[in-house]
Amino acid sequence: MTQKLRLGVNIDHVATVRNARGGAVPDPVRAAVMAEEAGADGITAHLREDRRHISDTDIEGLMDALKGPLNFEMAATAEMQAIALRHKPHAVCIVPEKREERTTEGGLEVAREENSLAHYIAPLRDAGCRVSIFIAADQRQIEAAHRIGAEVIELHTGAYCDAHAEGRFEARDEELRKLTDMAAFADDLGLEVHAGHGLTYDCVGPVAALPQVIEVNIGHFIIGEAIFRGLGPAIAEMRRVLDEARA
Ligand SMILES: CC(=O)[C@@H](O)[C@H](O)COP(=O)(O)O
Ligand SMILES: NCC(=O)COP(=O)(O)O
Repeated sequence: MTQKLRLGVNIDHVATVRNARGGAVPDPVRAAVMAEEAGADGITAHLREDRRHISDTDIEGLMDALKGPLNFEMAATAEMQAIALRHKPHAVCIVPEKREERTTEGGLEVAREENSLAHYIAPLRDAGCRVSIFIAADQRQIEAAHRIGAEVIELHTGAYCDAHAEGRFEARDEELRKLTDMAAFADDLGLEVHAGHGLTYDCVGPVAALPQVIEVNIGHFIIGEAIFRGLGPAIAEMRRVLDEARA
């Protein structure tokens, strides 16, 4: 039987709205607690180096308020490692970050940085965090993630979602083929496979149907949809779509 798919809700863009005006509202910690109550299996938050959305105080608030796991996304810097080691979240997901990008553009370059990343993640693993690598559907990078001792990979679904949204269906199907092959490849290596970035009700189905994917992390779309439906109903509908794809 296919394992139930976990839904991680990313609350970064509640903070984006708050930061548009400064001040304290809307509060991403409140959104995270509501998301848990609405059935999220975990909460994801990305503390960017430039603090454009989530803040250090948000991470403290999440660690205090959450009943379930926090997946803490961060770049592989000394500053972020120290923050992760202070809070010891359930999971740390290492993501590539460029100051000038609008959103996370690709997967982490692991193959070229294998030695330094192996040393970087060792203390995080020793502290009890599950280490995940946000990665493109690329065999070379997945092999490198396995060699450095990561337990989890999260496949970047952005190119697949963009091609779907733009009606480039051949390109979308090619991206889905890569995700399908690489989810199976990573699973064979013993890596836990997650997926995320840009997923919507419209395009999540084929990714959710991949039996090796055991968690999806979805943020921007759910927070946007919450404007129209409310956060709880937006999450409940995502849960319904995931369950239908998995059935
Ligand atoms: C790594 C990832 O996919 C998310 O954390 C996403 O990056 C958050 O949103 P921004 O990329 O807009 O900061
Ligand atoms: N790691 C992906 C994530 O947390 C959510 O990405 P998005 O749905 O906000 O694009």
